[in-house]
Amino acid sequence: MGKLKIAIQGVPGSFHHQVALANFGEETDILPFNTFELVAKSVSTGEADFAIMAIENSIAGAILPNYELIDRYELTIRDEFYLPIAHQLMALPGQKIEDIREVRSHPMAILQCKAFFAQYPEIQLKDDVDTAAIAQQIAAGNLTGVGAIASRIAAEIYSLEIIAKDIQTVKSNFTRFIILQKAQVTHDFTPNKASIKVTIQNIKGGLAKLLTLMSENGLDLSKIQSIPVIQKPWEYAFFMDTVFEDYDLFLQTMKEISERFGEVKIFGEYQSRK
Ligand SMILES: O=C(O)C(=O)C[C@]1(C(=O)O)C=C[C@@H](O)C=C1
Repeated sequence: MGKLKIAIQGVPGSFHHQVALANFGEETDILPFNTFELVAKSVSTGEADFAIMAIENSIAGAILPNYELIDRYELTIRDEFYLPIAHQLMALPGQKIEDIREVRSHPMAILQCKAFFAQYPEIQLKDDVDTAAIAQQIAAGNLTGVGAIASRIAAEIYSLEIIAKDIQTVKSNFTRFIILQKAQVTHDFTPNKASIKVTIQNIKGGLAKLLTLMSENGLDLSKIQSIPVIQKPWEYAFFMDTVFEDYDLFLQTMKEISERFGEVKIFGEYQSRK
């Protein structure tokens, strides 16, 4: 059997790459992509066996477009992974913070460091594809005056110097990643967490009643996010993550929700890693 192919957004040294190594070890083929859309597509076409996708961060919040990608490409969530995230400001060796005119990084990384850069209004912040890719570009192009926000590992790989450490707004910062595959997962364990989408018919008090049913059946809601139903302006579907002890009761509740409230799509049943 050949090596597993793991799709990630980013290059070596990116946070996605770190999650790929932690989950699947060193003996895989990493397929790097510039966008989450291409990551999702690669799993749906079978080019990659699995994908790693950031879904939410404890400072910056949800990456909403990624929910839509999982839905549209019909992907299955097989697992989750929480990575502690520490951001470093890095540049060519010898550069000082006064020399930096522009800092580039992944938009989620920039959002996590807003408070730090509020002290340096003269530094321009620019969204780019990936944290580590910028570190790579600075090194390859010998770019002065440009900084990257990326991990300590990226600074080591691309031989950059860290000029400000741990610049995320709060020290304790986590990104939750999900591991995706195309086919349904057959598990050899009993799941205690699920990610679902419910498209609720617009009935009065519908969401309140649905949440009450979940709570009465022991389904603890760990996340809820509304996303627009694009075919029907101003109607919303709800993405929810729920944690439970009784798997059979979870399945029964899903059936009841689909009968009483609207369509239910289960994106994945897995084990909570929190
Ligand atoms: O740019 C990277 O290194 C990534 O892996 C992307 C990403 C993200 O998409 O949120 C991953 C973790 C951090 O929250 C910042 C950026």
